Amino acid sequence: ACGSSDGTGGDEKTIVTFWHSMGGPAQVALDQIVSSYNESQDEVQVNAEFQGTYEESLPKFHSVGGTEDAPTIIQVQEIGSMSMINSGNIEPIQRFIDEEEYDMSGLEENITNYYNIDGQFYSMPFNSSTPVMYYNKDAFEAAGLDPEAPPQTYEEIEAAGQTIAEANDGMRGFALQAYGWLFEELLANQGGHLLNNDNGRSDLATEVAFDDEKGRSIFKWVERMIEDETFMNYGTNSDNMVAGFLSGEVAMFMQSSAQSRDVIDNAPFEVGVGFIPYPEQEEREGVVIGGASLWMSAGKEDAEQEAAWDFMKYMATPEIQAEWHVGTGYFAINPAAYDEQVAQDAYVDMPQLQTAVQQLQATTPTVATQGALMDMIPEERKIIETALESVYNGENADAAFDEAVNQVNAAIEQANKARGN
Ligand SMILES: O=P(O)(O)OC[C@H](O)CO
Repeated sequence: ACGSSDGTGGDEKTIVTFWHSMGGPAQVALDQIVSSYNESQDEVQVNAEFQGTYEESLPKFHSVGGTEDAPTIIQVQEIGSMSMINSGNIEPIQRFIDEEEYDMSGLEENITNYYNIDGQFYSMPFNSSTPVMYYNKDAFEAAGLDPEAPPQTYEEIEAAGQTIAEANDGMRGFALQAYGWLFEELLANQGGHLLNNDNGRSDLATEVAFDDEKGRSIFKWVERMIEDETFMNYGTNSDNMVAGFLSGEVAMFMQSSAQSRDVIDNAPFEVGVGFIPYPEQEEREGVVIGGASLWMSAGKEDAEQEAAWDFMKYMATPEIQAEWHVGTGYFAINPAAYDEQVAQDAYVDMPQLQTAVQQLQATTPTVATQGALMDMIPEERKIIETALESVYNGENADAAFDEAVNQVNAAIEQANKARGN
């Protein structure tokens, strides 16, 4: 079979090509896991290939999907799920689950809730994350704030930001990357839906559901912090934001738990990790699963697909998930991993790794926290990002928010029309 063996003769191995988007410490951790899989058996050789960011690799997949150039497995960010299903070029993993009655119930419920679409698993969860709030404990202490009690609400963040700015020369309070994912998470955390029709899960979404006070509150919060000069603007650039936090330019920021090791390992001060905030007039509902899952190409030889499935199962084992969790800050999709010695040992030095897990486990399972499904969500993110950036650059928050709502509605209409709905 073309492309499915290494052609070295003798005991030919089945080759699995695995496209991923893990850079930095996560790439190191991933390469190690792939090597250990390859060494653990003689029949399958997984070749892991970095294909750029999630945003870069998905269009690459679509351009080769269904051809022999398609990888066996591709890692796709959560919001790429509908576009993968609609492509027709994937083999739903439900087929393999059914064939061997593989038990998915051992995996974290919040995670399987996200990936269970109409009772089917199309992809295998692997690297799941949610945002957390990182904060500089030393700066909290210097400002007379309790480093063990990070602010919980927007209002508490504003107040802490003011105290920190006064006590730490030149330091700003809070940074929010203009990143649509963070907006979606802040919305869900106060019980807000992104899209109508139950976040696009009971029926195809026809308009936004965030055009209310919950959605608006995020823009207004940022505007207040800009006005009192406690907000630090890094635009859409996450690397600059992390660098700014590490160099003491800003005391708090929100980002994926996947950044945990990077931040903890590189900070010259004590890093605190807290839950993401909510407005004081709302209740905390929790977070939506982010990160990515593993998709299998349709149309590959049976042996290659079976090999890919074997590798996916390996990736979900408690041992591997424990290693992955402590090496990055991603969740263990298999919660048995948290009891593994490697996780228990890591928590002694880095108790911060446990915050994301606690935040996920404290999440109320609702439509809001199950997250939205629609193939146009990547576009929604871009619209929100442009709108947030305009607020960072001085635009009125209400005006920017209203404009974003209109634009996302237009994009939803367009997407539905293109599909003939
Ligand atoms: O950076 P990650 O892997 O935590 O993913 C964040 C978002 O969920 C991607 O859509």
